[in-house]
Amino acid sequence: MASVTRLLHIQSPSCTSIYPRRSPGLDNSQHHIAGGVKGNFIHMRIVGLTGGIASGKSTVSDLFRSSGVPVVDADIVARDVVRKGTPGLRKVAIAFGDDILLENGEINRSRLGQIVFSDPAKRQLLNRLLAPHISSSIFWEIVKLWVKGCKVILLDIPLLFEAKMDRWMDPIIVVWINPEAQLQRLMVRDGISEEEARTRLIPRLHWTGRRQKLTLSLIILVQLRIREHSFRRC
Ligand SMILES: CC(C)(COP(=O)(O)OP(=O)(O)OC[C@H]1O[C@@H](n2cnc3c(N)ncnc32)[C@H](O)[C@@H]1O)[C@@H](O)C(=O)NCCC(=O)NCCS
Ligand SMILES: Nc1ncnc2c1ncn2[C@@H]1O[C@H](COP(=O)(O)OP(=O)(O)OP(=O)(O)O)[C@@H](O)[C@H]1O
Repeated sequence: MASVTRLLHIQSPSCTSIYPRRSPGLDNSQHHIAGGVKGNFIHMRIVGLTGGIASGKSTVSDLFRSSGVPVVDADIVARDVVRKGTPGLRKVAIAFGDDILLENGEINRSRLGQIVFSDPAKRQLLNRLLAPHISSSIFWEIVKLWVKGCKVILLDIPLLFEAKMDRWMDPIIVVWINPEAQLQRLMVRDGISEEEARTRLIPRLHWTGRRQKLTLSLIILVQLRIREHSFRRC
């Protein structure tokens, strides 16, 4: 999997501290030239990964992870901001009622999913309530990785364009599959009916209008790797 990082022109995806290390024979200015705070900051690349539900984003992010690239997963962040006792969960419970809570006070994801995936207005409401929490958590995750001195990270975020985060990322990888295959994968993975799966195939901002933002070589690479992955699974 070194090919992913090689294609991105990344020499070493691993993280090293940005704080200058004391070593004999180098004064502070030399530490900076040798890769101190400024150099690491400038060279941190954020690769964006997006695509529809069950398109295969996690499969692609695993390829990066296995190359040593740290991954920030927006779905995990989105779960953290509605944990029991968080301001995010309080806002959602006020807006959607206690019906979306389990008996133990945690969020009933499947119930909330049924509500928002079948009603665009409610989905927008949920997005509006959670977006500030999700964005700020993602920001702090990125800062933590920057402090560690990471040269490249991957941000896996389904609503990348909707959240207007594309301007911070280069390159951007869109994972795309044929909608019928996507439907099948979703039904099998989540064990849901075709009717329910269809409600989750939400029309998204049109990728092709943003083609200039995408890196063709990476899309091809990802398709090839996914195909290779499929062969390995057979
Ligand atoms: C509605 C919720 C409770 C359903 O939870 P569930 O565990 O069933 O699904 P999960 O969170 O794993 O999401 C699965 C996939 O659904 C799609 N999806 C999730 N939320 C949205 C949304 N608001 N709009 C469009 N697609 C979405 C994404 O492709 C995501 O990868 C949950 O998705 C949620 O809280 N969504 C709102 C937060 C959000 O915007 N998440 C996306 C991260 S940017
Ligand atoms: N190349 C492939 N061939 C066959 N099945 C695949 C392939 N890639 C992924 N899958 C399967 O498709 C399903 C969806 O993939 P995955 O979970 O990676 O999608 P995702 O985009 O991360 O989903 P979500 O949007 O829900 O987070 C999974 O069951 C996965 O095992």
